[in-house]
Amino acid sequence: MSELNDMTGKTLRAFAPASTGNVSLGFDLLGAALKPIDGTVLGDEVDLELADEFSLAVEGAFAHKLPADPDTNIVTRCYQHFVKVMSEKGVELPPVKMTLHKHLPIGSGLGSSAASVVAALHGLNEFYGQLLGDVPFNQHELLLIMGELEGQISGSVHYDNVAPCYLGGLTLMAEQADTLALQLPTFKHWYWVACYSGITVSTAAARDILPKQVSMPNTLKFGRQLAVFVDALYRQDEKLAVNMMTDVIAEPYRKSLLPHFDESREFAMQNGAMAFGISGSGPTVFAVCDNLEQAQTISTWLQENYIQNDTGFSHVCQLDEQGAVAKDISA
Ligand SMILES: Nc1ncnc2c1ncn2[C@@H]1O[C@H](COP(=O)(O)OP(=O)(O)O)[C@@H](O)[C@H]1O
Ligand SMILES: N[C@@H](CCOP(=O)(O)O)C(=O)O
Repeated sequence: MSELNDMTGKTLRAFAPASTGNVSLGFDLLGAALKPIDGTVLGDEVDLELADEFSLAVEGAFAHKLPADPDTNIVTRCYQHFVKVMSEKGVELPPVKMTLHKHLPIGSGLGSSAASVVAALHGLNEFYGQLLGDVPFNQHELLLIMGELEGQISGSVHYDNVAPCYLGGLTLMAEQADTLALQLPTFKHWYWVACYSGITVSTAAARDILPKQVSMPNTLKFGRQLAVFVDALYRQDEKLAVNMMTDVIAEPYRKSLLPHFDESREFAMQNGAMAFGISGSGPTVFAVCDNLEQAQTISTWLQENYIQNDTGFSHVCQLDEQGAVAKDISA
């Protein structure tokens, strides 16, 4: 231990933002990190400090919605996985006390489990990186681990939440051995209204209701939309890009789980939205606008008409270009 840097009394806080998976046209392949324009913290935070033994405390608005046993929390599994892989490499890491600030609702379509996974693993990598003098895992290696851990919870390995959450911006999954995700150009003036209705939709259940096969016409439309959308982003052709933002894979089946979805789309599209869809597996919905006033009108309407209970919320967001961050918060 003598060659380790002294981390006694240091506390590191990692933040990982909310994310929207699929973006309608890219089921499991496209995702974006979101950040409310009013400064609201929309994401999970994980604090880390050295301790005699590992422990996890859970705080925050949605802490009570998680199972009480910390061993079932994905953050504990992240820690166990991280130290196991390091141990296999011959590096025994000293334990940490972790505190999860659970700000994101569970089963919301805002990448809640992904945000916990990303904040935990990014935090562990940065914390032990400071202790060891260099981060144990590079960005690619860490993203691979994030996908694996997120897959344990959602029923399948999909990177469309963990990749944007970790890297920031709008990401397209390449899933190649050396390139997992690509960061795409964006329209900087777009506003993304994100409204969580307050009900819970389990990602695994929302995946189970999808048909196992996709028809030939829908397969062709899906491929065309994704290819043309990416081209439109590179050429900054906004009209063409928004025309591609429809969902032929999941929305037709999943919208039955979302009360008031059709009326919400109708209101949004009649009031300036360029696109409207389900965020991830729902129940959060999103609307894309190029005008702040219209985005605020849609956000207010959704707040009054889409939200089902007092845990719901609506935010006007822009893309979070930064992704996960970590900072020293030692007293
Ligand atoms: N830190 C965590 N954050 C979110 N969910 C967690 C966490 N730890 C364990 N879980 C469990 O993982 C599951 C996440 O469900 P899922 O529908 O995938 O949520 P989301 O789509 O919001 O990520 C829930 O059963 C929840 O209890
Ligand atoms: N591509 C996934 C995205 C799930 O996102 P979540 O935020 O609902 O976990 C899917 O559509 O199943």
